[in-house]
Amino acid sequence: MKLLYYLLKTSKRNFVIASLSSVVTGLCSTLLIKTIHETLNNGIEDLIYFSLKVGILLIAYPAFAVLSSYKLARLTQTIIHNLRVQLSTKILNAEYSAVEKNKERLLPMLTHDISTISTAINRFPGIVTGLTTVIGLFIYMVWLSPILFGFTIVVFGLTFVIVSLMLPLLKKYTHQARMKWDEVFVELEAVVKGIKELSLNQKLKYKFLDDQLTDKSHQEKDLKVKESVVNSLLSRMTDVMLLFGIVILIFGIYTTQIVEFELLGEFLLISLFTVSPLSSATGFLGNIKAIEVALNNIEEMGLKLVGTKKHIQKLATKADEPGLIEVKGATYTYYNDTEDDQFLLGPINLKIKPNEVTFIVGGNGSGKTTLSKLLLGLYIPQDGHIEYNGEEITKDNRNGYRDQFKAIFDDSYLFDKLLVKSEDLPEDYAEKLIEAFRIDRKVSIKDGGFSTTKLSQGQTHRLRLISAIMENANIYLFDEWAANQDPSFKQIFYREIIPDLKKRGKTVIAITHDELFFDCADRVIKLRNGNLVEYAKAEK
Ligand SMILES: Nc1ncnc2c1ncn2[C@@H]1O[C@H](COP(=O)(O)OP(=O)(O)OP(=O)(O)O)[C@@H](O)[C@H]1O
Repeated sequence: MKLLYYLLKTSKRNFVIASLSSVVTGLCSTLLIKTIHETLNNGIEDLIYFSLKVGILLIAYPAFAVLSSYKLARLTQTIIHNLRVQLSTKILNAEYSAVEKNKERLLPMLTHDISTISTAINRFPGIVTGLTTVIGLFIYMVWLSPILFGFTIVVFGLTFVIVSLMLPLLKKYTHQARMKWDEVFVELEAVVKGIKELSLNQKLKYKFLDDQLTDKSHQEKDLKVKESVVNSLLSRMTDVMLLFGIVILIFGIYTTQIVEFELLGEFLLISLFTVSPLSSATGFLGNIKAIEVALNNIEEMGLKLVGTKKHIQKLATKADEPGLIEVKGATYTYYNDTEDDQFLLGPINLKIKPNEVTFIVGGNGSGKTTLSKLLLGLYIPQDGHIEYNGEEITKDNRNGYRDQFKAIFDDSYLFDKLLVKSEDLPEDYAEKLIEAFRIDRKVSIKDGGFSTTKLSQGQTHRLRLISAIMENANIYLFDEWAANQDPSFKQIFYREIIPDLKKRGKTVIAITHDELFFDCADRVIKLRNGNLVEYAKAEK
């Protein structure tokens, strides 16, 4: 049903044209079969009429078949395209903390589930054409013998009931195999991401391969085999039931003489043409179950596919210069598996004034990054709230609030294009920064982006900073930006970049352990076990 809904929603016009041309294709093939069948029985009475009729049918059949396939292919490929774009939009619009929690499930979903849906939808045009042929043949079969057709329908009805009874089993295996795939995917990712560690230690490598990857992959394989067996049982059920029906029919007619044997022969010949499309359609039910599992998986993550809208939120207050951030009694808890494992940040009460440079310090695990994500609006306070220039941040303006920031974490993604270049910076500003950070022999500005992003970790991090500065923002947040940089680059960061941002009217928030440079801040705030413990003014 969902598939039909997507087909109609995507393009009613294409769907109607495709369906009509499928019906005409089915009619043409039925007429062809009927004509051949009649000619075999009665010979050719009028050669010109016969040639004309067969000629037209032979042209119309492929023409309408191609038209139907073309329209359905356009439709199905549009659905697949929409699915990809809608899903990505949904992920980007979804609640950040929810997406962060399910991060490892996102990639398998974007690849595996979309590919499952694509494979299934790609079979759809063939199924539609096949089924319309069957409808045409059914009409012809009713005309040949209503009694025999009634019997055929009973046989198909029985097949349908048996198939329906088997569908839950298929869905169970499809679902279990899909869930197992998530686990296999995590291990496959570990092969790529952990290649250094695994290559350096043979014991670890073979333990990982045997206990982790092979074990999970075996389980997934077994579930996939079960799924395939049930699936092929479904497909073969139609053939088996039809053959079974033929035996019963021959036996029944032999004993009752309800219709002539000659008519039975004709009828069976025609009904044989329905076996292949019906068996494909039954097999397609398996694909529909796979689509259902894939869509449920997507929706389970809170990413329902309908109603994706691009909507730009704005703050009600003036947003062309930094505003006052006020955190009022905000808390955030990570609800991990065990209670001991939970971490509570806050309640935090904090003011960050416009154009101020604030350093956040504290020990490892004290909650600095969590507080940053709260300040950025990525995490929503579970208690309390944040105000920006007195305007409370809610779901209706949160994206507008987030637009005020540019943030760099150690795992920030570096886009190779400067997406929104600031207009108030001189043309050669980026080049100057590239030179100052000594990556000018590697990178240059090209076509509004960087010529390359294939750099060392330290170089990449410096390029992230350049990119953030070039893309204008009111507030900059740096999470331990200077942690792994050479002293000379630390010096540039603290003594040149931060003062320059301040001079340009920006607000700067930096998480840091570099006590040597605390004098660069207007104030330093300290976190311990998720609470602000010190509100010290930095010494100048
Ligand atoms: N995504 C998460 N899910 C669950 N718990 C988390 C998550 N991120 C952080 N934590 C936990 O929250 C606590 C605070 O982490 P946070 O990263 O905010 O600390 P931090 O002060 O930035 O630490 P560091 O200096 O080591 O970067 C830690 O105990 C950490 O284990």
